[in-house]
Amino acid sequence: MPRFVHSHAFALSPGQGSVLHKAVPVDEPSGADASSRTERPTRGRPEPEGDPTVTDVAQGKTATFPVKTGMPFLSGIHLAVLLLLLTIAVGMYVDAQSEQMHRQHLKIQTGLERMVRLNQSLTSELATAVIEKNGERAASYDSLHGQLDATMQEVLALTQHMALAAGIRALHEEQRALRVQENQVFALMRTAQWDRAYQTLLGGDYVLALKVYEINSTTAVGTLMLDLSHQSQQQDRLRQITLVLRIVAVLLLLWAGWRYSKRLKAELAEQLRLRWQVSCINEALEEKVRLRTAELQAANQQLEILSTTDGLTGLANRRRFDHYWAQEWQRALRQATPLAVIMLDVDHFKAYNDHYGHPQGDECLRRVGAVLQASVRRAGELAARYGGEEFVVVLPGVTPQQALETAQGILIAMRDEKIPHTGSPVASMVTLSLGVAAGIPDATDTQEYLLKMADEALYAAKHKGRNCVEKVA
Ligand SMILES: Nc1nc2c(ncn2[C@@H]2O[C@H](COP(=O)(O)OP(=O)(O)OP(=O)(O)O)[C@@H](O)[C@H]2O)c(=O)[nH]1
Repeated sequence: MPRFVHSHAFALSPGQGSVLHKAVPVDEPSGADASSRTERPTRGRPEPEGDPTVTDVAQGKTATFPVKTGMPFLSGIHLAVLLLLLTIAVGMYVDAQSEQMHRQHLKIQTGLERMVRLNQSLTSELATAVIEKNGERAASYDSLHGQLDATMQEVLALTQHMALAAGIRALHEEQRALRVQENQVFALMRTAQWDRAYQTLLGGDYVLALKVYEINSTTAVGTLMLDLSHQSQQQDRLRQITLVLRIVAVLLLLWAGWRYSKRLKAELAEQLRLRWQVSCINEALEEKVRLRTAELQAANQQLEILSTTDGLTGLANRRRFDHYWAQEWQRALRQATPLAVIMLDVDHFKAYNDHYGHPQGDECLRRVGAVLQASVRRAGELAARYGGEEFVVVLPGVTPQQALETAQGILIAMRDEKIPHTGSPVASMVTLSLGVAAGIPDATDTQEYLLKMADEALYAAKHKGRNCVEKVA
């Protein structure tokens, strides 16, 4: 069965902010198959970019997950920003051009109007002089003429690259023609030919040329206005285009922002899902560990019981007795309290085995164990199998008399069991011999001292004829 990483705890690699896909098997058989499985992207998903990983903490293995790191909306943002910058630049350029154009048109218009005014002043001054026959009335003619010429040059320079330039040059020519006639009038005035001067100035040619000049000036202003409106229209169109592009850029930005927030939300949801998954896995793992720990503790306890229990009788075994005895001895020594021990042995047990067989002998030992177990009722008392058919009973805190009574109680309880023992020369039933030793441990004694005494008492009981209790004072 393949095992998946989401059945264990995960550790996300640092810097992993992208979407992680489904878990992939990580502990399947090693080799090309396993490695290819960890590297293969999840079906239906795009190829992974980057190399974010998920670590299986329980197994210490790492699996690579397909991750979406491409950001198509970024190009949208770039495009939008580029478009915005472009439209801003174009807008600024158009505004600057428009302002410059208006300024230029204003200058040209002012120049043209000034030309008409100056020309009218010139004619009026000359006409006044001729009508009044007073040449001095045309004193400012030269100055006005100089101003008119300068204004004409200025307008010519301003309209140099415009369609209007031809019209202005034509005006200039007309103005020159007028000057020629005016100069003739001046010459007539100097020789006091006032009538001829009058005829030249107010006769048909000059007046007509003057009228044409004025009409052409007005037409030039009209053309200028037309040109201005034409250019304004072009700039307005450009402005409209930039406005549309700006709207497009803003819409693009909004779209990219929407995509970005959608992506962020998806990533957040994915991260939350992964965290939730990881926490579930951790919980499951912890639960598993808790269960395993409890099982282990139970097994250890069982092991402890088994290692300290005699398998045949269910009493404490020799190992447990040795440990317990050392402990009780030390406690009695420390607290100067009495401690007693009974050593007992089944009488003629070899004969029992020989007569009833070994399995029956085992059963007999089991019943002896049950008798002993029933005899130790107070806290701290312990019955143990000492070895073979020999048993021992530890009685902490009892007087020698109480220990003796307990031993006699065991003797009677065993007799009451009435286990037949036809091969025994002592009685027709199974009997015990018991040796009791009791006292308050002395620091000069070893912990084997009381045991040795009890063993001696047991020997004495055997020697005395068995089926009895002997004690050491
Ligand atoms: N069935 C059985 N017999 C055991 C076990 N352990 C020791 N024995 C037997 O117990 C017998 C002890 O015999 P002996 O030491 O001669 O002592 P006894 O026959 O009881 O004689 P006394 O102790 O002098 O009364 C031996 O035959 C052992 O084989 C056991 O676990 N099961």
